[in-house]
Amino acid sequence: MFAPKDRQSEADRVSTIVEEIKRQLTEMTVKLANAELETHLIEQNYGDTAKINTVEIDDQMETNAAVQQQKQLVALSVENQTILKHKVNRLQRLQDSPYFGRIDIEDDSQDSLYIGTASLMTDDETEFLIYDWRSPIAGIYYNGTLGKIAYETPDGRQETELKLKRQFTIKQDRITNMFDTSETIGDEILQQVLGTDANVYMQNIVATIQREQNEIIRNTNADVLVVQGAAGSGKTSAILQRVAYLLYHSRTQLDSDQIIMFSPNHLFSHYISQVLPSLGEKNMRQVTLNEFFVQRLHGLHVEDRFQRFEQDQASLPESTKVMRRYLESTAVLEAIDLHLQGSRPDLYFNDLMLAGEVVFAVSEIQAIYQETASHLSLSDKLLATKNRLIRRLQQKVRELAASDWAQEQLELMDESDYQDLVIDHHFHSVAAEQAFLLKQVARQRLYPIYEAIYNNQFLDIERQYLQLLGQLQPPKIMASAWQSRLESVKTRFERHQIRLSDVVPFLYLRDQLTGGGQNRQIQYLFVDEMQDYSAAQLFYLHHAFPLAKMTLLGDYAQDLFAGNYQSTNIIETVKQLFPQQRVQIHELNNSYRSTIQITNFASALLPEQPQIIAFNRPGPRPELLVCPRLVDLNRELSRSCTRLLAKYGMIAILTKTQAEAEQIFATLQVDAEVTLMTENKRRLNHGVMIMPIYLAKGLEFDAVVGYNVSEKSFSQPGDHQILYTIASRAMHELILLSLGTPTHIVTELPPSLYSRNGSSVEAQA
Ligand SMILES: Nc1ncnc2c1ncn2[C@@H]1O[C@H](COP(=O)(O)OP(=O)(O)OP(=O)(O)O)[C@@H](O)[C@H]1O
Repeated sequence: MFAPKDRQSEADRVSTIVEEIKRQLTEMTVKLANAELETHLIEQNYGDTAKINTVEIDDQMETNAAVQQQKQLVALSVENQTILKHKVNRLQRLQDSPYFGRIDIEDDSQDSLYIGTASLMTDDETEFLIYDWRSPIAGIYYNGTLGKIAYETPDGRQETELKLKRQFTIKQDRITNMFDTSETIGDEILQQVLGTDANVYMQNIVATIQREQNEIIRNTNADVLVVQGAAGSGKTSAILQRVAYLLYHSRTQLDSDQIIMFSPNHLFSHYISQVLPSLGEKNMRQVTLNEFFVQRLHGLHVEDRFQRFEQDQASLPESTKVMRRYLESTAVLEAIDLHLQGSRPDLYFNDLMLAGEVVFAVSEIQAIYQETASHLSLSDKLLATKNRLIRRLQQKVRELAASDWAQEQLELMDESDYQDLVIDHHFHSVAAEQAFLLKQVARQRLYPIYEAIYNNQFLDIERQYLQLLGQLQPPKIMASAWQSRLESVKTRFERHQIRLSDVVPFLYLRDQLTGGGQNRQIQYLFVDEMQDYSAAQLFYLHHAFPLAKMTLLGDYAQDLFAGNYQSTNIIETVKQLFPQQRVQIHELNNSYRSTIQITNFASALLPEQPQIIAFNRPGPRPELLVCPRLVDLNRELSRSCTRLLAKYGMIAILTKTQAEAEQIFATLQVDAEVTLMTENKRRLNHGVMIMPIYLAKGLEFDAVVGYNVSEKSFSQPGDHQILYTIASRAMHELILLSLGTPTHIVTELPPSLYSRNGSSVEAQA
């Protein structure tokens, strides 16, 4: 309990700080408006200058110089505007809720430091009124227990005494909640935060980061940081705050464009899209694995994980499982390295064609390749071939520029195309301008060939891959089975298709041959739901972003895609994958998303009982509703949804497959907005959302209805994980419907964990 004078002095401080924020905000807003006006005036002036486009060469040169100067002015003015905008945004964010924590430390004197989502200084910049949660000293708020403590600063380790740690909830300049705590961030505020309703956007957790999450957020020395965490343990939250932390600490060397996150699906990308902006940071790049492969395999239709999962539900023969295990392991990548290091493979080339005509024939490319120095490595020989082709192409450009065709094109050129070509150029004579334009015309015509050479399309990589497969002798696979798979890869190539399990070996072979495929700009790579990646895929990501530090997070218990054909210990896999790197492993066992009843039920669904500690937030027991006929099931589904909608804003019906989701969408009758989620939908909605579980990865809803958990649908080895993932999406309530006999995975659970058809299972027993 707080003495009234304590409460009053905290309330007074909030008022004073909010007043100061408002004052600074008014000042900055005026400055920003002035800066915007200035940019507008310069731009207007720039437009006028650019319009003075004359035929006289001297005038034209003068115009160009003026244009350059104006451009620089615009750039400077825009930069100033950006800085001011940033400040205004920061103050706006602080205005509503200036801070959430206070620590009192004592060195020579006693200091009270207040922690918020951004820092605030006095006008003369001599004193911090609020410390950014990412500053070194703020680390104490998350880590320190009362008493002597140490914290890291840029100048080394500092020691101090922590006398007080206080938490606040401040809404619109009023303290609505205030607690003192002696250890890590106490339960009271967390209880409050976790009890709220689901949102279409994930929220930041900076006010209540837990100690073990803080270690992940502030880790700067691991090359590969692996986070294994139970469903709802805050893995995604921790890494998003980690991105904000990294951006803050490497402000001058790291830009959000140098961070890439592999996310499980588009809904998820949208769901997390507001966390970084709410902390004043720009979002990192986001990509799904499928998008990444599609970008790299231009022209081939790539089988995606979702399609494959759907097909696996219908049939997954043993021979397919064995092939996948091999093609998705690093053994296949090692075999490629050996294949390229040993006696050199024959190389196959493609004609380079333009509008139906051969520009470079296979024979010519072959001859160039043969002429390259024999001591060079394969990739260097190909690079030399590529350079030679580009030189020959330049000669072809010159020839084309001198042709009648180019002359004709020039005469037909309209004014705007002409302007596009000459802008930013000045010529000493009309003849020089003419020569320049002819060359541009020829260059544009042959540009597709340049691109094809640049992208190594002269190499017939598909044939190369088939040749590789033909030479591999994978263990535990019969030669005849391997041969027929090779045939099916060939048929797919003819239809411009590639199976998911072939993608990584195919890309890796191409990269190793051409020496390409590596992006050295990216400094940090994040993979969410790492358990859905094969060892070969993770290895390939490291190969594709060789300078990036990796953060891999996931939960082996939520392995949806591979659970039916292999069980791997993802942590061991990662350790073996990156023996040269500093790999650090963190486990998160406290689960925050769901009520204690849902978390305990979900954990019990797993065959190997994991160590999951439920957050103590009570709610109703999960309910199993068994319906004898389909009409009963559908009626029960509508009834359950209606009941849940009376209490909650966002509920989801989760199915195993897309087909089931579509069927429910066609029949569900409720008085609310109902949305069928598909792979291409990008945002969550209020009301009822229907989707297959793989689209709900990483998401959460107030209540979940798991559709048809019958023994018929859930009896395979990987089904434990699917059910666990479904159950753990629910925050407050979980209902499972079954048509006929329910899955043994549920009925074998201790009866105390759920109720069945409205009464407790214990009572029924
Ligand atoms: N320290 C925290 N303070 C407040 N809320 C938290 C905290 N940690 C996690 N949460 C909340 O718990 C829920 C689950 O978090 P998150 O989605 O990050 O977990 P996850 O481990 O990625 O889950 P999953 O693997 O099941 O997708 C979210 O609502 C998140 O806001």
